[in-house]
Amino acid sequence: MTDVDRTTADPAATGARGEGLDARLVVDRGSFRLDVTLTAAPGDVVAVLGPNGAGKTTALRALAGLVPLDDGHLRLDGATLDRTPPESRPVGVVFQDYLLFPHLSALDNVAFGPRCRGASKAEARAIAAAWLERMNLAEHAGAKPRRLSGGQAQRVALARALATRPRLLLLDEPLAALDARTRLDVRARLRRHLDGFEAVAVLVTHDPLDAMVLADRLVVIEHGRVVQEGSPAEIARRPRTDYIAQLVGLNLYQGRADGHTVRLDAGPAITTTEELSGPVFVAFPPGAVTLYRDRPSGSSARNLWRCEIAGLESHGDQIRADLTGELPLAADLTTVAAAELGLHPGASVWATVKAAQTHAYPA
Ligand SMILES: Nc1ncnc2c1ncn2[C@@H]1O[C@H](COP(=O)(O)OP(=O)(O)OP(=O)(O)O)[C@@H](O)[C@H]1O
Repeated sequence: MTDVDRTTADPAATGARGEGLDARLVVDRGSFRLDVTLTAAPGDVVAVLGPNGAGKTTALRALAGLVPLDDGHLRLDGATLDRTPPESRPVGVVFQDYLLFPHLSALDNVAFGPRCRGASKAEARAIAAAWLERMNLAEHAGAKPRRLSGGQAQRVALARALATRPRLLLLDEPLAALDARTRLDVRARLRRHLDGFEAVAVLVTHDPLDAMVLADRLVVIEHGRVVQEGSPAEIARRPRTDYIAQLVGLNLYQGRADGHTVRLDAGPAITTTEELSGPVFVAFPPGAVTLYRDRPSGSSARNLWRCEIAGLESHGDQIRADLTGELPLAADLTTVAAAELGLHPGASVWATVKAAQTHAYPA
């Protein structure tokens, strides 16, 4: 399942006069090759999402100019940047651990960017003060980074990147360094700042929630390639790889449709409400699965499979059962239901899914 899903991609691309980002990033690193195309119009927030080792950081570093391109191109607002050194690119970067200068105050950290781009000390400090004000950090202007909370340090890093008025803002796992509680608050604030940002923002993350909340468009990469791109809703609804299906919490299968029946490439058939023909995906959430110890007689479900419990784990206030057998699948049930059914690894069960709870779409 490596075909790029271009049919669902937002045709955002670059603006009418070549504004925005237009890049094909090719980087060779021994046995690993990154080859991804990224386009975005000014105002777009694009999240690059992928598993460990997919090439997200390499892509971000290539955009920043920290890794040279072996092939492809990089244009920003019509200007070719392939050979422009990092410090001369109109690009602002917020690194995962913020990389604030420990010996400088928040104000001087933010003033650093404008100063490097030729502003006088007074000008740079005035610009920095205005950014700190915008970020609600005015009272921390004199504080050194070690006195700032994680969320404050993140905003200083964001202010530092924005103070140079970049045409491309890069964010590397922007919330990874924060604890769960701070994350919620910082994620919401960051979303507001990105909403107000008029140029292109690209963020790299392996957290689907960060990607869905912060970005207008997701580009999913696996093994150095784009495997799917589109709006968060589109991707959540129509995942096209096992990694994405897992990310959005769906069971996903590939097969061939003939009317309401989809014969799976590996396994049984699934009855769906959609009427399709040819290669398709079928997806359904683990919550749509009902488990029985004995073969249900009165059930109206057309989809009935004999399975075995491979594993059980807590999943929020639910139990997630991992099933093997006729159809490998994940099923969610309440703790009470799991206890009543006497589920344990190795137990054999019957699994049903109503056709109405499946979703089939062309592959
Ligand atoms: N400096 C390097 N030299 C050689 N190979 C590298 C180098 N940096 C990264 N790689 C390889 O490139 C591939 C992509 O790595 P990259 O760090 O871009 O992935 P990632 O998606 O950011 O992963 P993670 O989420 O784990 O940070 C990996 O196979 C990695 O081993």
